[in-house]
Amino acid sequence: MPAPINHLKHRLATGEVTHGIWLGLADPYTAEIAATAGFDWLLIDGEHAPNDIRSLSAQVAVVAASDSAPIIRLPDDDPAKIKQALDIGAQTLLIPMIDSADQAARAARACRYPPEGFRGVGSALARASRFAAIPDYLATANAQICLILQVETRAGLAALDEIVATEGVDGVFIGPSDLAADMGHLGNPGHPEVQAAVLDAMARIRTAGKAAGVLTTDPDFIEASKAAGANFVGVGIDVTLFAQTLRMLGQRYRAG
Ligand SMILES: O=C(O)C(=O)C[C@H](O)[C@@H](O)CO
Repeated sequence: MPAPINHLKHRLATGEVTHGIWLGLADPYTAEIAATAGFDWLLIDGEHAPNDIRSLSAQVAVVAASDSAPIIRLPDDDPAKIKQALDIGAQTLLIPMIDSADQAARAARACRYPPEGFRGVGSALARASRFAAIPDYLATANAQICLILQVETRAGLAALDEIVATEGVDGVFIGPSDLAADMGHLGNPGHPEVQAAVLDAMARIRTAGKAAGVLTTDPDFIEASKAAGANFVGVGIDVTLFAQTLRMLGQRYRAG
């Protein structure tokens, strides 16, 4: 019995366009609600949301039980955090702030057991192997790992072709907010210079045969990104959807 098949990995590899949302509410109950919405994937944010390994684990479990694929975004490329995320059962990771091919290669190796990489072996304790109920997990896990790296600086864009070509990297996501900040347009990911850089990167990533990702809530830029090649498309964030809807309702019925 092998490691679970990572259908999202294989769908992205074919170039299929997939859509998902960011989960920042850091709770399995709201993650379970999001998992009823029918997205291809749900990204559990360990970078900007108040998640820890236990909350990540609980959210991975509820999303994995749905038709949406769970993804964990880690706060950085620390191999120890990669190991923990994989051990709790994530098979698709998003890792932020990748600026070089060396960094990309290290992250790719941190996701795989030897000899392809240096992921620590603890599957006997791990949800990933269903607590050793999957006897062939160690031998089959590497093939089901999907690693998507975030490029979100000018330095990263300068190294994009080498990062994309790195063995073990399944896709590259361009972070519009951080890229805008690095380009001198802090708080303005919709700036024409930023959007042009994102669209150019989408085309370059797809031309290289890898998944190309972006997150934007602008419907026009969603379509422009897909036209440029994006196939890992974040279209919303649970926190902002929740907050904006409540504020709109509150505004409508506020006393006085
Ligand atoms: O830089 C970006 O844009 C991203 O990486 C996505 C943000 O982190 C996300 O939290 C929305 O602001």
